[in-house]
Amino acid sequence: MNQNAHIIGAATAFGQPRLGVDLGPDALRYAGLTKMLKELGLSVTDKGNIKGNFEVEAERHNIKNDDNLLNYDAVKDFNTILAGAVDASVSNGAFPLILGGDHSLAIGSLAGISRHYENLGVIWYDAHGDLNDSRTSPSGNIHGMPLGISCGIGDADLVNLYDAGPKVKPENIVLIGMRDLDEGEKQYIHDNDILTFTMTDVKMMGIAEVMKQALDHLVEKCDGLHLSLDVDGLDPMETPGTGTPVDGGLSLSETQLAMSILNDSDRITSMDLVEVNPLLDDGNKTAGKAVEIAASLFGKKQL
Ligand SMILES: NC(=[NH2+])NCCC[C@H](N)C(=O)O
Ligand SMILES: [Mn+2]
Ligand SMILES: [Mn+2]
Repeated sequence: MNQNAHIIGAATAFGQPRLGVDLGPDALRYAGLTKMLKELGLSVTDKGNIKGNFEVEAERHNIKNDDNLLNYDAVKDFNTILAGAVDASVSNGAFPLILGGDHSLAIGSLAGISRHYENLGVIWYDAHGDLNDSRTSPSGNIHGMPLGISCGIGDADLVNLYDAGPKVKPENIVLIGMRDLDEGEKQYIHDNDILTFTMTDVKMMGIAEVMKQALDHLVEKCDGLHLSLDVDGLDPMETPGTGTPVDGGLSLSETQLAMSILNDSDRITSMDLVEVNPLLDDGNKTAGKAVEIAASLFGKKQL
């Protein structure tokens, strides 16, 4: 794997109604992210945080547009800036490690990364598919839409953000850990034949077999592989500090195994680590687990 990491703090909470997830990047830093990556031998550059002006943010937070999209203008502006930063890191030969922030940041991270690949593969490790648009969304929260937007569904300005057109093809996506899909998302998965491993699949097959099949699906056809990891993919007993927890999730040890299989593949080229909200957490425990997850991805071994 690329040993030159750029940490990009995406300090946004615009994709959902609860403040605090914008503090996620700093919570991950305080939990020792950089030190851990350096101990693994990586060269790490922390590019600092991209964030909204707080006054503007407080004022703009929780405004819905005519399409029922929450903080629409703020999400668009934020992701345009983020896409530029991520694009620059990839251009400089680095592995962008984007720290969230809520998952709406994947609109910008995928826009910035996809410029560099013909067939970007995406592993979406999450309780949720994040495949809604304004019609199928139960909430209007854009953090439930970034993967759909990246595939070209929903609001045209968000779909065409940074570069015109979709950034990811449905056949290059694998969903892992799914257990809270809305009806419209289920329909989209069926219609587009997206390779999906629900939690039931994970429990039936084991996470090692799931990861093997996920990689088999992607490695030949994809020239880059992005991992978008939402900490609510894990069980809330492991990662309580997150805004939309769903019971019955992956354990830390399953996730460490999944990450070490990805490390062995030597194919991951970028990562989002999202939805850590220290204001909902129990003593920064969730950020600590997230750092362990990143450690396994970057090659930390138990022996
Ligand atoms: N990135 C997340 N945590 N997404 C949660 C989305 C929840 C729900 N499906 C919605 O669209 O509102
Ligand atoms: Mn989620
Ligand atoms: Mn998510």
